Amino acid sequence: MESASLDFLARRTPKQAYQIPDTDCLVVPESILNVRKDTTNWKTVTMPHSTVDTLSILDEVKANQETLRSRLAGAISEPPPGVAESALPSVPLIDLSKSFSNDLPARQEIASQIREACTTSGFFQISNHQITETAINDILKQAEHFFHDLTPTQKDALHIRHNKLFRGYEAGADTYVNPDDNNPTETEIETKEGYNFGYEPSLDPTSPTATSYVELDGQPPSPPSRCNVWPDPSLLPAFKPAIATYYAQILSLARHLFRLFALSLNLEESYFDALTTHPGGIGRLLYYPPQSPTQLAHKTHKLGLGAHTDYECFTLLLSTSHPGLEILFPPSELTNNKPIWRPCPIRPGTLTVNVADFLMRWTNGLYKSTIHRVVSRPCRNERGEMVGSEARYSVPFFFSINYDADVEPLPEGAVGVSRVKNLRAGEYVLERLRATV
Ligand SMILES: O=C(O)CCC(=O)C(=O)O
Ligand SMILES: [Fe+2]
Repeated sequence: MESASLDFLARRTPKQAYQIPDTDCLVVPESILNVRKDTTNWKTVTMPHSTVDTLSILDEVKANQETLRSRLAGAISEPPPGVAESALPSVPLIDLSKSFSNDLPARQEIASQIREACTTSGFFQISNHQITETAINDILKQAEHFFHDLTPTQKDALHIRHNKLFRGYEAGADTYVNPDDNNPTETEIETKEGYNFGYEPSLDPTSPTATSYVELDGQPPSPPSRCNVWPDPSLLPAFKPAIATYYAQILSLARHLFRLFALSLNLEESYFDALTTHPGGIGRLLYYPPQSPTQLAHKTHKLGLGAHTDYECFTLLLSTSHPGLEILFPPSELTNNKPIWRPCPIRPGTLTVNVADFLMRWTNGLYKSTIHRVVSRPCRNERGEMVGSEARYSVPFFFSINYDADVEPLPEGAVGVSRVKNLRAGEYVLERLRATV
């Protein structure tokens, strides 16, 4: 075995204070990248090419889990004594205004900010994104109605177990986004409740190829178990209209962002356009119930959603202004070489964007898919009394390319020689979803 030349890492933008040696930043499961990390000295070593050629999707999912496990090992939640919070990594804010202009250099400037974020933290927040306040308020209001106004029986009728594509309602113990958490005692069950929906032609009325949409498994959507499941309109009349309005806007923003991602990779701006004509776009309503001081007694935190990376190309996350989302930044000298959980900043009016695994593997690890989780933490009020955590609602939108598209490696000039097997996005995402139950 010899040292792998991770040439794509050499093109990274200059290191910031918190960053660590390049090889330690590698977040692609090593067996996927045809390299394996020696966990004692973090050296990367080449594996024979035959290994990657024969790696099945299931092997890849397994390798992903191993990498998740090793990256979580020894994680800390507080900076070491004497280290200021401000010295630690955070999530950059990118103002998208200029990205909507007709001026290519202005768009390129935003693209380079995106590249900087994607090659370092893998997370950024966006302002002036053109999603309307009405669309945002309405979908968050409908999330509240869904989780509080439907009875357990009405929610159960929409349960994901009736659906082959994980659409519909799920509660804390039904899925574990980190499969290692899927063996909880009663008190460790995740607190989240969710409702999942995906692309359907009626949600993308302006696309000429919307009706060509195929599902995660490559088949056209078909009722009753291979399509979206909507609550009865007589129970929640404004629900589907609010989802449809938000979906149309977020889809358009995701396509716009993909053009900026193309520019950020020094590709033609339209590079991904033909691949996102009827794309995978899974939306989720999530509710994390408040936790009382008693529920949080003696706990540093209660898990809302386990530590994970997302599966698709990138995620656009809307949430209420309640804390909970935490991001795992890689080890650095400042953290005594331990990975550290940092809260995602609360910046009202912004959306949070993070690179997900499919784009990470497609870019040969250049763009980082970063581990994150949602937790409820006890806190003190201004009188110093322990109070519980408030409820949090969020709406992630997981954006993929067309599930029927044959995925070619990205140009070598952009990301180096591809070291991953070509997979269709749908088959990859479906296998990741299957691992959560
Ligand atoms: O609820 C959140 O803030 C994050 C949700 C998330 O990470 C996910 O659903 O993948
Ligand atoms: Fe996530």
